[in-house]
Amino acid sequence: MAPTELLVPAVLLGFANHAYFKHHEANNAHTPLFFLIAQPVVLTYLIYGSLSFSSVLLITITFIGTLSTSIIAYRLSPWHPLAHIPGPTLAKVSKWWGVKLALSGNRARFLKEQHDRYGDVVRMGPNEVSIVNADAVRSVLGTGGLQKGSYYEPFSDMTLPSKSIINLRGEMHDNRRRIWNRGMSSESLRGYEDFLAIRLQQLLDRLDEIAKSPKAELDISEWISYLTFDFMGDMAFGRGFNMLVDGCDKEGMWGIIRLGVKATSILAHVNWIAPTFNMIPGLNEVTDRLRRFGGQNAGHRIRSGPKETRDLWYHLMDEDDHEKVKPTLPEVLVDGVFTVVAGSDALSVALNAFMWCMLSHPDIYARVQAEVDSVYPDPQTLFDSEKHGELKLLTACFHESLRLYPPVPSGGSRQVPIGESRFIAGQVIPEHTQIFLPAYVIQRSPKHYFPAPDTFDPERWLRASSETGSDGSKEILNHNTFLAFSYGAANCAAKHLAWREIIMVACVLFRHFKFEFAKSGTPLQTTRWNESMGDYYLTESEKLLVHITKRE
Ligand code: HEM
Repeated sequence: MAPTELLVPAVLLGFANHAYFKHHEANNAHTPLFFLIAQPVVLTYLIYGSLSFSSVLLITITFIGTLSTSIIAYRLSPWHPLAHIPGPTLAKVSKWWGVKLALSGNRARFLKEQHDRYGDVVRMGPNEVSIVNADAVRSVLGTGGLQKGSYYEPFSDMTLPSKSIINLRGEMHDNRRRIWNRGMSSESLRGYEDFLAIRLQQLLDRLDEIAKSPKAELDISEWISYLTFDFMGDMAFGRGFNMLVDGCDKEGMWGIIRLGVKATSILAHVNWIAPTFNMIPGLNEVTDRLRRFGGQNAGHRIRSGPKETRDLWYHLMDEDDHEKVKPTLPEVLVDGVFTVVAGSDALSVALNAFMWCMLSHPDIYARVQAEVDSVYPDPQTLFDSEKHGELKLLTACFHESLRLYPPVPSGGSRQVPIGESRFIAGQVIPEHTQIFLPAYVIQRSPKHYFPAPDTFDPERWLRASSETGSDGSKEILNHNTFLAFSYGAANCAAKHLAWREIIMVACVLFRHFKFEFAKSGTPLQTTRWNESMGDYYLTESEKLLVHITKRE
Protein backbone atom coordinates (compact mmCIF):
# COMPACT_ATOMS: atom_id res chain seq x y z
CA MET A 1 0.00 0.00 0.00
CA ALA A 2 1.13 3.60 -0.66
CA PRO A 3 2.10 5.48 2.55
CA THR A 4 -0.80 7.92 2.23
CA GLU A 5 -3.31 5.08 2.03
CA LEU A 6 -1.74 3.57 5.14
CA LEU A 7 -2.34 6.77 7.02
CA VAL A 8 -6.03 7.07 6.14
CA PRO A 9 -7.14 4.55 8.82
CA ALA A 10 -5.09 6.50 11.43
CA VAL A 11 -6.76 9.76 10.40
CA LEU A 12 -10.20 8.15 10.53
CA LEU A 13 -9.39 6.69 13.95
CA GLY A 14 -8.43 10.18 15.16
CA PHE A 15 -11.81 11.62 14.07
CA ALA A 16 -13.66 8.64 15.55
CA ASN A 17 -11.93 9.19 18.91
CA HIS A 18 -12.88 12.85 18.89
CA ALA A 19 -16.51 11.94 18.22
CA TYR A 20 -16.38 9.42 21.08
CA PHE A 21 -14.75 11.74 23.64
CA LYS A 22 -17.18 14.53 22.77
CA HIS A 23 -20.00 12.42 24.15
CA HIS A 24 -18.21 10.32 26.76
CA GLU A 25 -16.25 12.43 29.17
CA ALA A 26 -13.30 10.71 30.81
CA ASN A 27 -13.48 10.28 34.58
CA ASN A 28 -9.82 9.37 34.99
CA ALA A 29 -6.62 9.74 32.99
CA HIS A 30 -5.32 6.18 32.96
CA THR A 31 -8.13 4.52 30.97
CA PRO A 32 -8.15 6.99 28.03
CA LEU A 33 -4.35 7.08 28.09
CA PHE A 34 -4.22 3.30 27.79
CA PHE A 35 -6.58 3.33 24.80
CA LEU A 36 -4.79 6.27 23.16
CA ILE A 37 -1.56 4.28 23.29
CA ALA A 38 -3.08 0.91 22.44
CA GLN A 39 -5.15 1.94 19.42
CA PRO A 40 -2.28 3.00 17.09
CA VAL A 41 -0.31 -0.08 18.12
CA VAL A 42 -3.20 -2.40 17.25
CA LEU A 43 -3.88 -0.45 14.05
CA THR A 44 -0.22 -0.75 12.98
CA TYR A 45 -0.34 -4.49 13.54
CA LEU A 46 -3.55 -4.81 11.53
CA ILE A 47 -2.07 -2.81 8.62
CA TYR A 48 1.51 -4.08 8.55
CA GLY A 49 1.12 -7.49 10.16
CA SER A 50 4.13 -6.63 12.38
CA LEU A 51 5.19 -3.92 14.85
CA SER A 52 8.30 -2.00 13.75
CA PHE A 53 9.16 1.09 15.78
CA SER A 54 9.00 3.45 12.80
CA SER A 55 5.58 2.24 11.63
CA VAL A 56 4.08 2.49 15.16
CA LEU A 57 5.56 5.98 15.46
CA LEU A 58 4.16 7.10 12.10
CA ILE A 59 0.65 5.79 12.83
CA THR A 60 0.72 7.22 16.39
CA ILE A 61 1.77 10.69 15.21
CA THR A 62 -0.93 10.68 12.52
CA PHE A 63 -3.58 9.44 14.94
CA ILE A 64 -2.73 11.86 17.80
CA GLY A 65 -2.16 14.73 15.33
CA THR A 66 -5.59 14.22 13.75
CA LEU A 67 -7.30 13.87 17.11
CA SER A 68 -5.68 17.06 18.52
CA THR A 69 -6.29 19.09 15.34
CA SER A 70 -9.89 17.97 15.20
CA ILE A 71 -10.48 18.91 18.86
CA ILE A 72 -8.78 22.31 18.55
CA ALA A 73 -10.55 23.14 15.26
CA TYR A 74 -13.93 22.24 16.76
CA ARG A 75 -13.33 24.26 19.95
CA LEU A 76 -12.44 27.34 17.92
CA SER A 77 -15.11 26.80 15.28
CA PRO A 78 -18.43 28.65 14.97
CA TRP A 79 -20.19 25.28 15.57
CA HIS A 80 -19.02 25.03 19.15
CA PRO A 81 -21.99 25.77 21.51
CA LEU A 82 -19.91 28.46 23.28
CA ALA A 83 -18.66 30.07 20.05
CA HIS A 84 -20.76 33.19 20.75
CA ILE A 85 -18.92 33.92 24.02
CA PRO A 86 -15.66 35.90 23.68
CA GLY A 87 -12.49 34.97 25.53
CA PRO A 88 -8.76 34.31 25.21
CA THR A 89 -8.04 31.89 22.34
CA LEU A 90 -5.81 29.55 24.36
CA ALA A 91 -8.50 29.27 27.03
CA LYS A 92 -10.98 28.07 24.40
CA VAL A 93 -8.50 25.48 23.11
CA SER A 94 -7.57 23.58 26.24
CA LYS A 95 -8.17 23.32 29.95
CA TRP A 96 -4.41 22.75 30.35
CA TRP A 97 -4.01 26.43 29.71
CA GLY A 98 -6.34 26.98 32.70
CA VAL A 99 -4.07 24.71 34.75
CA LYS A 100 -1.08 26.89 33.86
CA LEU A 101 -3.02 29.95 34.92
CA ALA A 102 -4.10 28.30 38.18
CA LEU A 103 -0.48 27.32 38.90
CA SER A 104 0.59 30.95 38.58
CA GLY A 105 -1.83 32.06 41.31
CA ASN A 106 -2.94 34.88 39.02
CA ARG A 107 -6.33 33.51 38.07
CA ALA A 108 -8.44 36.15 39.84
CA ARG A 109 -6.41 39.09 38.52
CA PHE A 110 -6.37 37.61 35.02
CA LEU A 111 -10.15 37.10 35.12
CA LYS A 112 -10.57 40.77 36.00
CA GLU A 113 -8.46 41.81 33.00
CA GLN A 114 -10.50 39.57 30.69
CA HIS A 115 -13.81 40.91 31.98
CA ASP A 116 -12.55 44.49 31.59
CA ARG A 117 -11.76 43.59 27.99
CA TYR A 118 -14.65 41.33 26.91
CA GLY A 119 -17.54 42.24 29.22
CA ASP A 120 -19.76 40.37 31.67
CA VAL A 121 -19.46 36.88 30.15
CA VAL A 122 -16.07 35.46 29.15
CA ARG A 123 -15.23 31.98 27.87
CA MET A 124 -12.42 30.70 30.09
CA GLY A 125 -12.20 27.08 28.95
CA PRO A 126 -13.48 24.83 26.18
CA ASN A 127 -16.68 24.34 28.20
CA GLU A 128 -16.38 27.01 30.83
CA VAL A 129 -17.49 30.60 31.29
CA SER A 130 -16.88 33.27 33.90
CA ILE A 131 -19.79 35.65 34.61
CA VAL A 132 -19.68 38.89 36.61
CA ASN A 133 -23.24 40.10 36.09
CA ALA A 134 -25.28 41.01 39.20
CA ASP A 135 -28.45 39.21 37.99
CA ALA A 136 -26.44 36.04 37.41
CA VAL A 137 -25.72 35.77 41.15
CA ARG A 138 -29.33 34.82 41.89
CA SER A 139 -29.96 32.82 38.73
CA VAL A 140 -26.83 30.71 39.20
CA LEU A 141 -26.43 30.48 42.99
CA GLY A 142 -29.94 31.23 44.22
CA THR A 143 -33.14 29.16 44.46
CA GLY A 144 -33.73 27.25 41.22
CA GLY A 145 -30.11 27.89 40.25
CA LEU A 146 -27.45 25.36 39.38
CA GLN A 147 -25.73 22.57 41.27
CA LYS A 148 -21.99 22.49 41.91
CA GLY A 149 -19.87 21.53 38.93
CA SER A 150 -17.27 18.82 38.41
CA TYR A 151 -14.61 21.33 39.54
CA TYR A 152 -15.36 20.21 43.11
CA GLU A 153 -14.72 16.49 42.56
CA PRO A 154 -11.12 16.50 43.87
CA PHE A 155 -12.25 18.42 46.98
CA SER A 156 -13.18 15.17 48.73
CA ASP A 157 -10.84 12.36 49.68
CA MET A 158 -11.72 9.82 46.98
CA THR A 159 -10.67 6.85 49.08
CA LEU A 160 -13.32 7.56 51.73
CA PRO A 161 -16.95 6.44 51.31
CA SER A 162 -18.30 9.94 52.06
CA LYS A 163 -17.92 13.33 50.50
CA SER A 164 -17.57 16.50 52.49
CA ILE A 165 -20.38 19.08 52.44
CA ILE A 166 -18.49 21.26 49.95
CA ASN A 167 -18.84 18.46 47.39
CA LEU A 168 -22.46 17.40 47.93
CA ARG A 169 -25.40 18.27 45.70
CA GLY A 170 -29.20 18.28 45.86
CA GLU A 171 -30.96 16.45 48.65
CA MET A 172 -27.76 15.03 50.11
CA HIS A 173 -26.42 18.55 50.46
CA ASP A 174 -29.66 19.84 52.00
CA ASN A 175 -29.64 17.06 54.60
CA ARG A 176 -26.04 17.68 55.60
CA ARG A 177 -26.53 21.43 55.57
CA ARG A 178 -29.49 21.13 57.97
CA ILE A 179 -27.15 19.51 60.50
CA TRP A 180 -24.48 22.14 59.88
CA ASN A 181 -27.03 24.90 60.41
CA ARG A 182 -27.77 23.53 63.90
CA GLY A 183 -24.04 23.58 64.59
CA MET A 184 -23.99 27.23 63.54
CA SER A 185 -27.06 28.43 65.49
CA SER A 186 -26.66 31.45 67.80
CA GLU A 187 -26.62 29.16 70.81
CA SER A 188 -23.90 26.94 69.31
CA LEU A 189 -21.83 30.01 68.38
CA ARG A 190 -21.90 31.26 71.97
CA GLY A 191 -20.37 27.93 73.02
CA TYR A 192 -17.54 28.25 70.48
CA GLU A 193 -16.73 31.71 71.80
CA ASP A 194 -15.49 30.08 75.01
CA PHE A 195 -12.96 28.12 72.94
CA LEU A 196 -11.86 31.29 71.18
CA ALA A 197 -11.48 33.25 74.42
CA ILE A 198 -8.98 30.68 75.74
CA ARG A 199 -7.00 30.70 72.51
CA LEU A 200 -6.98 34.48 72.29
CA GLN A 201 -5.54 34.71 75.79
CA GLN A 202 -2.76 32.35 74.69
CA LEU A 203 -2.11 34.55 71.66
CA LEU A 204 -1.98 37.67 73.83
CA ASP A 205 0.55 36.01 76.15
CA ARG A 206 2.79 35.13 73.20
CA LEU A 207 2.51 38.57 71.64
CA ASP A 208 3.27 40.12 75.04
CA GLU A 209 6.58 38.23 75.08
CA ILE A 210 7.40 39.36 71.54
CA ALA A 211 6.50 42.98 72.34
CA LYS A 212 9.05 42.89 75.17
CA SER A 213 11.82 41.59 72.90
CA PRO A 214 14.31 44.18 71.54
CA LYS A 215 13.10 43.93 67.92
CA ALA A 216 9.39 43.43 68.72
CA GLU A 217 8.69 42.19 65.19
CA LEU A 218 6.75 39.16 64.03
CA ASP A 219 5.00 37.55 61.10
CA ILE A 220 1.44 38.24 62.20
CA SER A 221 0.04 35.92 59.51
CA GLU A 222 1.90 33.01 61.15
CA TRP A 223 0.42 33.70 64.59
CA ILE A 224 -3.02 34.24 63.12
CA SER A 225 -2.80 30.86 61.41
CA TYR A 226 -1.83 29.22 64.75
CA LEU A 227 -4.82 30.92 66.37
CA THR A 228 -7.34 29.88 63.72
CA PHE A 229 -5.94 26.35 63.48
CA ASP A 230 -6.03 25.79 67.24
CA PHE A 231 -9.48 27.31 67.45
CA MET A 232 -10.86 25.23 64.58
CA GLY A 233 -9.41 22.10 66.20
CA ASP A 234 -11.17 22.96 69.49
CA MET A 235 -14.35 23.67 67.61
CA ALA A 236 -14.40 20.70 65.25
CA PHE A 237 -12.90 17.96 67.40
CA GLY A 238 -13.08 19.37 70.91
CA ARG A 239 -9.29 19.67 71.05
CA GLY A 240 -6.84 22.07 69.46
CA PHE A 241 -3.36 21.41 68.30
CA ASN A 242 -1.51 23.73 70.66
CA MET A 243 0.40 25.64 68.02
CA LEU A 244 -0.01 28.83 70.05
CA VAL A 245 1.47 27.22 73.15
CA ASP A 246 4.27 25.56 71.19
CA GLY A 247 4.88 28.72 69.19
CA CYS A 248 5.34 26.60 66.10
CA ASP A 249 3.72 24.08 63.81
CA LYS A 250 5.53 21.01 65.25
CA GLU A 251 3.97 18.46 62.91
CA GLY A 252 4.05 20.66 59.82
CA MET A 253 0.26 20.39 59.50
CA TRP A 254 -0.19 23.98 58.36
CA GLY A 255 2.25 23.40 55.48
CA ILE A 256 0.41 20.19 54.56
CA ILE A 257 -2.93 22.00 54.56
CA ARG A 258 -1.65 24.80 52.32
CA LEU A 259 -0.12 22.29 49.94
CA GLY A 260 -3.32 20.22 49.93
CA VAL A 261 -5.54 23.23 49.18
CA LYS A 262 -3.16 24.46 46.49
CA ALA A 263 -2.80 21.08 44.76
CA THR A 264 -6.57 20.52 44.88
CA SER A 265 -7.29 23.96 43.45
CA ILE A 266 -5.09 23.17 40.44
CA LEU A 267 -6.22 19.57 39.95
CA ALA A 268 -9.83 20.75 40.07
CA HIS A 269 -9.38 22.35 36.65
CA VAL A 270 -8.65 18.92 35.18
CA ASN A 271 -10.65 16.98 37.73
CA TRP A 272 -10.74 13.80 35.60
CA ILE A 273 -7.02 13.38 36.26
CA ALA A 274 -7.44 13.31 40.07
CA PRO A 275 -8.26 9.57 40.41
CA THR A 276 -5.09 8.74 38.46
CA PHE A 277 -3.07 11.23 40.46
CA ASN A 278 -4.24 9.60 43.68
CA MET A 279 -2.97 6.20 42.51
CA ILE A 280 0.61 7.40 42.15
CA PRO A 281 2.63 6.61 45.29
CA GLY A 282 4.17 9.76 46.78
CA LEU A 283 1.76 12.13 45.08
CA ASN A 284 -1.06 11.12 47.42
CA GLU A 285 1.06 11.80 50.53
CA VAL A 286 -0.82 15.02 51.32
CA THR A 287 -4.23 13.31 51.18
CA ASP A 288 -2.87 10.46 53.29
CA ARG A 289 -1.56 12.87 55.94
CA LEU A 290 -4.87 14.73 56.07
CA ARG A 291 -6.77 11.44 56.34
CA ARG A 292 -4.53 10.25 59.19
CA PHE A 293 -4.93 13.65 60.85
CA GLY A 294 -8.74 13.38 60.61
CA GLY A 295 -8.70 9.78 61.82
CA GLN A 296 -6.53 10.59 64.86
CA ASN A 297 -8.68 13.53 65.88
CA ALA A 298 -11.94 11.73 65.31
CA GLY A 299 -10.59 8.76 67.31
CA HIS A 300 -9.63 11.05 70.17
CA ARG A 301 -13.01 12.79 70.13
CA ILE A 302 -14.91 9.47 70.16
CA ARG A 303 -12.82 8.13 73.06
CA SER A 304 -13.17 11.29 75.14
CA GLY A 305 -16.94 11.61 74.53
CA PRO A 306 -19.09 14.79 74.52
CA LYS A 307 -17.66 17.83 76.32
CA GLU A 308 -19.46 20.23 78.62
CA THR A 309 -19.03 22.94 75.98
CA ARG A 310 -20.58 21.52 72.82
CA ASP A 311 -18.23 21.35 69.86
CA LEU A 312 -19.16 21.13 66.18
CA TRP A 313 -18.64 17.34 66.29
CA TYR A 314 -21.49 17.15 68.79
CA HIS A 315 -23.84 18.70 66.23
CA LEU A 316 -22.45 17.03 63.11
CA MET A 317 -22.62 13.61 64.80
CA ASP A 318 -26.16 14.46 65.94
CA GLU A 319 -25.30 13.56 69.52
CA ASP A 320 -28.53 15.24 70.63
CA ASP A 321 -30.67 12.97 68.39
CA HIS A 322 -32.48 15.33 66.04
CA GLU A 323 -32.12 13.25 62.89
CA LYS A 324 -34.14 10.19 61.91
CA VAL A 325 -31.14 8.85 60.01
CA LYS A 326 -27.92 9.42 61.94
CA PRO A 327 -24.90 10.81 60.08
CA THR A 328 -22.21 8.17 59.60
CA LEU A 329 -18.74 8.43 61.11
CA PRO A 330 -17.00 8.95 57.69
CA GLU A 331 -19.44 11.78 56.90
CA VAL A 332 -18.63 13.58 60.12
CA LEU A 333 -14.93 12.87 59.77
CA VAL A 334 -14.67 14.45 56.30
CA ASP A 335 -16.59 17.51 57.46
CA GLY A 336 -14.41 17.76 60.57
CA VAL A 337 -11.29 17.78 58.42
CA PHE A 338 -12.90 20.26 56.02
CA THR A 339 -13.65 22.55 58.98
CA VAL A 340 -10.07 22.56 60.15
CA VAL A 341 -8.59 22.83 56.66
CA ALA A 342 -10.89 25.32 54.95
CA GLY A 343 -12.25 27.07 58.03
CA SER A 344 -8.89 27.89 59.59
CA ASP A 345 -7.38 28.90 56.26
CA ALA A 346 -10.30 31.13 55.22
CA LEU A 347 -10.43 32.75 58.65
CA SER A 348 -6.72 33.46 58.68
CA VAL A 349 -6.72 34.83 55.11
CA ALA A 350 -9.61 37.16 56.00
CA LEU A 351 -7.86 38.33 59.18
CA ASN A 352 -4.54 38.91 57.43
CA ALA A 353 -6.18 40.97 54.68
CA PHE A 354 -8.06 42.97 57.28
CA MET A 355 -4.84 43.63 59.23
CA TRP A 356 -3.04 44.71 56.07
CA CYS A 357 -5.86 47.10 55.15
CA MET A 358 -5.61 48.64 58.61
CA LEU A 359 -1.82 48.97 58.57
CA SER A 360 -1.78 50.49 55.11
CA HIS A 361 -4.41 53.08 56.14
CA PRO A 362 -3.07 54.41 59.48
CA ASP A 363 -5.68 57.19 59.67
CA ILE A 364 -8.56 54.71 59.43
CA TYR A 365 -6.76 52.30 61.77
CA ALA A 366 -6.49 55.06 64.40
CA ARG A 367 -10.23 55.70 64.15
CA VAL A 368 -11.03 51.98 64.41
CA GLN A 369 -8.78 51.74 67.47
CA ALA A 370 -10.58 54.69 69.05
CA GLU A 371 -13.92 53.02 68.31
CA VAL A 372 -12.81 49.75 69.93
CA ASP A 373 -11.52 51.69 72.97
CA SER A 374 -14.82 53.49 73.37
CA VAL A 375 -17.00 50.37 72.94
CA TYR A 376 -14.76 48.30 75.22
CA PRO A 377 -13.29 50.71 77.81
CA ASP A 378 -12.77 47.71 80.09
CA PRO A 379 -10.58 45.06 78.34
CA GLN A 380 -12.23 42.39 80.53
CA THR A 381 -15.42 42.77 78.47
CA LEU A 382 -13.74 42.24 75.06
CA PHE A 383 -15.34 38.82 74.61
CA ASP A 384 -18.83 40.25 74.86
CA SER A 385 -20.06 39.90 71.27
CA GLU A 386 -23.35 41.65 72.16
CA LYS A 387 -21.54 44.94 71.61
CA HIS A 388 -20.38 44.11 68.06
CA GLY A 389 -23.31 46.10 66.65
CA GLU A 390 -21.73 49.29 68.04
CA LEU A 391 -18.52 48.76 66.07
CA LYS A 392 -19.77 50.46 62.93
CA LEU A 393 -16.44 51.52 61.44
CA LEU A 394 -14.64 48.28 62.27
CA THR A 395 -17.47 46.29 60.66
CA ALA A 396 -17.34 48.54 57.58
CA CYS A 397 -13.56 47.99 57.37
CA PHE A 398 -14.02 44.25 57.57
CA HIS A 399 -16.68 44.41 54.82
CA GLU A 400 -14.37 46.46 52.68
CA SER A 401 -11.33 44.22 53.15
CA LEU A 402 -13.47 41.16 52.28
CA ARG A 403 -14.76 43.03 49.23
CA LEU A 404 -11.31 43.84 47.90
CA TYR A 405 -9.62 40.64 49.06
CA PRO A 406 -12.19 37.82 49.28
CA PRO A 407 -10.44 34.72 50.73
CA VAL A 408 -12.06 32.62 47.96
CA PRO A 409 -11.32 34.97 45.03
CA SER A 410 -12.58 33.02 42.02
CA GLY A 411 -14.25 30.06 43.73
CA GLY A 412 -15.67 26.86 42.31
CA SER A 413 -18.11 26.25 39.50
CA ARG A 414 -21.78 25.56 38.99
CA GLN A 415 -22.76 23.40 36.02
CA VAL A 416 -25.63 23.51 33.51
CA PRO A 417 -27.24 20.03 33.55
CA ILE A 418 -27.07 17.74 30.52
CA GLY A 419 -30.07 18.25 28.23
CA GLU A 420 -30.74 21.81 29.42
CA SER A 421 -29.52 25.26 28.52
CA ARG A 422 -29.87 28.44 30.57
CA PHE A 423 -30.29 32.08 29.66
CA ILE A 424 -27.92 33.93 31.97
CA ALA A 425 -26.64 37.51 31.76
CA GLY A 426 -28.19 37.89 28.31
CA GLN A 427 -26.45 34.80 26.88
CA VAL A 428 -27.54 31.25 26.15
CA ILE A 429 -25.32 29.00 28.21
CA PRO A 430 -25.47 25.46 26.81
CA GLU A 431 -25.66 22.13 28.65
CA HIS A 432 -22.67 20.92 30.59
CA THR A 433 -21.01 24.36 30.78
CA GLN A 434 -19.17 25.14 34.01
CA ILE A 435 -19.94 28.63 35.28
CA PHE A 436 -17.68 30.61 37.62
CA LEU A 437 -18.79 33.79 39.40
CA PRO A 438 -15.48 35.22 40.66
CA ALA A 439 -16.08 37.28 43.80
CA TYR A 440 -12.82 39.16 43.29
CA VAL A 441 -13.99 40.53 39.93
CA ILE A 442 -17.68 41.02 40.80
CA GLN A 443 -16.75 42.91 43.97
CA ARG A 444 -14.44 45.28 42.11
CA SER A 445 -16.83 46.15 39.30
CA PRO A 446 -17.78 49.85 39.03
CA LYS A 447 -21.29 48.61 38.15
CA HIS A 448 -21.59 47.21 41.68
CA TYR A 449 -19.36 49.46 43.79
CA PHE A 450 -18.86 53.07 42.77
CA PRO A 451 -16.89 55.32 42.94
CA ALA A 452 -13.33 53.97 43.19
CA PRO A 453 -14.13 50.24 43.24
CA ASP A 454 -10.44 49.31 43.58
CA THR A 455 -9.86 51.62 46.54
CA PHE A 456 -10.16 50.73 50.23
CA ASP A 457 -12.99 53.02 51.25
CA PRO A 458 -14.83 51.51 54.26
CA GLU A 459 -17.06 54.57 54.51
CA ARG A 460 -18.94 53.35 51.42
CA TRP A 461 -20.65 50.81 53.73
CA LEU A 462 -21.74 53.63 56.04
CA ARG A 463 -22.98 56.14 53.46
CA ALA A 464 -26.48 55.89 52.02
CA SER A 465 -26.12 54.22 48.63
CA SER A 466 -28.16 56.93 46.89
CA GLU A 467 -25.78 59.70 47.99
CA THR A 468 -24.26 61.75 45.23
CA GLY A 469 -20.48 62.06 45.08
CA SER A 470 -18.57 65.34 44.80
CA ASP A 471 -18.30 64.89 41.00
CA GLY A 472 -22.08 64.60 40.68
CA SER A 473 -22.03 60.81 40.11
CA LYS A 474 -24.28 58.54 42.09
CA GLU A 475 -22.83 56.24 44.73
CA ILE A 476 -23.41 52.52 44.05
CA LEU A 477 -23.25 49.75 46.61
CA ASN A 478 -24.96 46.57 45.48
CA HIS A 479 -25.24 44.27 48.52
CA ASN A 480 -26.38 41.41 46.28
CA THR A 481 -22.94 41.30 44.71
CA PHE A 482 -21.07 40.90 48.00
CA LEU A 483 -19.96 37.30 47.49
CA ALA A 484 -17.12 36.85 49.97
CA PHE A 485 -19.25 34.17 51.68
CA SER A 486 -20.92 33.15 48.40
CA TYR A 487 -24.70 33.17 48.07
CA GLY A 488 -27.66 30.79 48.23
CA ALA A 489 -28.17 27.31 49.64
CA ALA A 490 -24.45 26.45 49.52
CA ASN A 491 -23.09 29.73 50.84
CA CYS A 492 -20.63 29.67 53.74
CA ALA A 493 -22.21 27.61 56.49
CA ALA A 494 -20.09 29.45 59.07
CA LYS A 495 -20.61 33.00 57.85
CA HIS A 496 -21.93 34.29 61.17
CA LEU A 497 -19.26 32.47 63.13
CA ALA A 498 -16.51 33.88 60.89
CA TRP A 499 -17.89 37.40 61.12
CA ARG A 500 -18.16 37.26 64.90
CA GLU A 501 -14.75 35.68 65.45
CA ILE A 502 -12.89 38.11 63.23
CA ILE A 503 -14.42 41.11 64.95
CA MET A 504 -13.55 39.63 68.32
CA VAL A 505 -9.96 38.90 67.31
CA ALA A 506 -9.55 42.41 65.87
CA CYS A 507 -10.94 44.01 69.05
CA VAL A 508 -8.70 41.98 71.33
CA LEU A 509 -5.56 42.66 69.26
CA PHE A 510 -6.22 46.38 68.76
CA ARG A 511 -7.16 46.93 72.41
CA HIS A 512 -3.87 45.45 73.62
CA PHE A 513 -1.32 46.33 70.94
CA LYS A 514 -0.37 48.95 68.41
CA PHE A 515 0.67 47.42 65.07
CA GLU A 516 2.85 48.97 62.34
CA PHE A 517 4.64 47.53 59.33
CA ALA A 518 8.00 46.03 60.40
CA LYS A 519 11.00 48.05 59.27
CA SER A 520 12.90 44.85 58.43
CA GLY A 521 10.26 43.53 55.98
CA THR A 522 10.51 43.66 52.20
CA PRO A 523 7.74 45.62 50.40
CA LEU A 524 5.96 42.36 49.59
CA GLN A 525 6.00 41.48 53.29
CA THR A 526 4.73 44.89 54.34
CA THR A 527 3.43 47.85 52.30
CA ARG A 528 2.82 45.87 49.08
CA TRP A 529 1.82 42.61 50.78
CA ASN A 530 -1.50 42.63 48.89
CA GLU A 531 0.41 42.10 45.64
CA SER A 532 1.77 38.81 46.96
CA MET A 533 -1.73 37.31 47.20
CA GLY A 534 -2.16 34.27 44.97
CA ASP A 535 -5.49 32.68 44.04
CA TYR A 536 -5.35 28.95 44.81
CA TYR A 537 -9.10 28.57 45.48
CA LEU A 538 -8.19 30.06 48.87
CA THR A 539 -5.73 32.93 48.93
CA GLU A 540 -2.07 32.34 49.64
CA SER A 541 0.36 35.12 50.39
CA GLU A 542 3.73 36.19 51.74
CA LYS A 543 4.53 36.68 55.41
CA LEU A 544 3.02 39.85 56.87
CA LEU A 545 5.75 41.39 59.03
CA VAL A 546 4.69 43.80 61.74
CA HIS A 547 6.18 45.67 64.67
CA ILE A 548 4.12 45.59 67.87
CA THR A 549 3.98 47.85 70.88
CA LYS A 550 1.97 47.04 73.98
CA ARG A 551 -0.65 49.70 74.70
CA GLU A 552 -0.93 50.95 78.27
C1 HEM B 1 -13.87 34.78 56.81
C2 HEM B 1 -13.87 33.48 56.76
C3 HEM B 1 -14.59 32.67 55.73
C4 HEM B 1 -14.91 33.00 54.45
C5 HEM B 1 -14.64 34.31 53.71
C6 HEM B 1 -15.61 31.86 53.89
C7 HEM B 1 -16.09 31.80 52.59
C8 HEM B 1 -16.75 30.72 52.06
C9 HEM B 1 -17.20 30.62 50.69
C10 HEM B 1 -16.98 31.67 49.61
C11 HEM B 1 -17.84 29.44 50.56
C12 HEM B 1 -18.45 28.87 49.28
C13 HEM B 1 -17.37 28.07 48.61
C14 HEM B 1 -17.76 27.51 47.29
O1 HEM B 1 -18.94 27.53 46.90
O2 HEM B 1 -16.84 27.01 46.60
C15 HEM B 1 -17.80 28.76 51.83
C16 HEM B 1 -18.37 27.54 52.07
C17 HEM B 1 -18.30 26.92 53.29
N1 HEM B 1 -17.66 27.36 54.42
FE1 HEM B 1 -16.77 29.16 54.66
N2 HEM B 1 -15.70 30.88 54.83
C18 HEM B 1 -15.09 31.33 55.97
C19 HEM B 1 -14.93 30.64 57.15
C20 HEM B 1 -15.45 29.41 57.40
C21 HEM B 1 -15.28 28.68 58.63
C22 HEM B 1 -14.52 29.18 59.84
C23 HEM B 1 -15.91 27.48 58.47
C24 HEM B 1 -16.05 26.34 59.45
C25 HEM B 1 -16.26 26.43 60.69
C26 HEM B 1 -16.51 27.48 57.16
C27 HEM B 1 -17.30 26.47 56.67
C28 HEM B 1 -17.82 26.43 55.40
C29 HEM B 1 -18.63 25.34 54.89
C30 HEM B 1 -19.03 24.09 55.65
C31 HEM B 1 -18.91 25.63 53.55
C32 HEM B 1 -19.70 24.78 52.57
C33 HEM B 1 -21.14 25.15 52.66
C34 HEM B 1 -22.04 24.33 51.75
O3 HEM B 1 -21.57 23.80 50.75
O4 HEM B 1 -23.23 24.24 52.08
N3 HEM B 1 -16.21 28.65 56.53
N4 HEM B 1 -17.13 29.56 52.74
